[in-house]
Amino acid sequence: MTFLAIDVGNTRLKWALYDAPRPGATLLAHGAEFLDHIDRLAEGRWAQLPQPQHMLGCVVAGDAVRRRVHEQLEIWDLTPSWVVSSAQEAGLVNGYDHPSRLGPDRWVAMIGARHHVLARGPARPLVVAMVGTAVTVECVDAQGRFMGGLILPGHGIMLRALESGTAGLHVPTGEVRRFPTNTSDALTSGGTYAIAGAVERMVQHVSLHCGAEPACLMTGGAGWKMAPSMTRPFELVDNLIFDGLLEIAAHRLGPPQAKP
Ligand SMILES: Nc1ncnc2c1ncn2[C@@H]1O[C@H](COP(=O)(O)OP(=O)(O)O)[C@@H](O)[C@H]1O
Ligand SMILES: CC(C)(COP(=O)(O)O)[C@@H](O)C(=O)NCCC(=O)O
Ligand SMILES: [K+]
Repeated sequence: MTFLAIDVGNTRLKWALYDAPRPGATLLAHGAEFLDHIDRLAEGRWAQLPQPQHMLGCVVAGDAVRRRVHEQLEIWDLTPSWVVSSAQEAGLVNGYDHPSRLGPDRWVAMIGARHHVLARGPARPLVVAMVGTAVTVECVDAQGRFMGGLILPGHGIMLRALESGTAGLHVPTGEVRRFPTNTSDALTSGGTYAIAGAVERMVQHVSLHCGAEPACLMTGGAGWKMAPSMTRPFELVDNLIFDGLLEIAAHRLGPPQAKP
């Protein structure tokens, strides 16, 4: 029972085809496209795939982009299904003031992260940093309750904001340095440490509030750039959103039916 997972962020669409809608399923194919290029998926990479039996996704890029994805999905006999953040799902409780206003990518990544931790040891508090177009930093307590999270600009948005708001900041990407001595390095390091600092603050808040060191997970397209600059070890997980979509699909579909 093949399962197509789709994560549409503000920069790229990521997709993965699995052999079943359950955690631990075998990955059959995957890819990522910038949003400008998604209109060729049906005649490109997706043309070679076997028909998926189920599809579940999350989209934060708006309704116009969602419609463009639906057009590509028309090559298959498939009902597209998109996660809406809810009060609870797959073992997590949503502490947001208005649960449905929480970005579904954040909710799905937390579900993936919680199950990632539970599969490896006892329940403990959790910090999930997702570094994409924007950066989000979530806290889930040991009981599986989403307590709250931060949203801040990602690297690209920070740099574009500085470029457009000043006369003298138009320089190529630099290196991350502790003591930057040129504009490029100063900008790159400033953005990186702004993110690292916000994440560190959340870890401190969680440690104080929960009285236990949280498990720290990082994901998102730019996660690998951040990992070396963190103040403490963060486990870099490629695909927390796909892991979360597999969990949700498995919970919604129930246990596999025995063949008659
Ligand atoms: N190979 C890559 N292609 C595109 N973006 C990349 C790549 N590697 C890192 N990035 C960074 O990741 C960010 C996009 O990450 P992604 O998780 O796709 O974001 P979103 O989910 O918001 O669409 C970009 O801002 C870019 O800085
Ligand atoms: C915070 C986000 C913009 C992150 O988007 P991304 O970086 O993944 O493209 C997205 O999760 C979103 O639009 N959230 C809705 C607001 C909220 O979560 O409170
Ligand atoms: K995302």
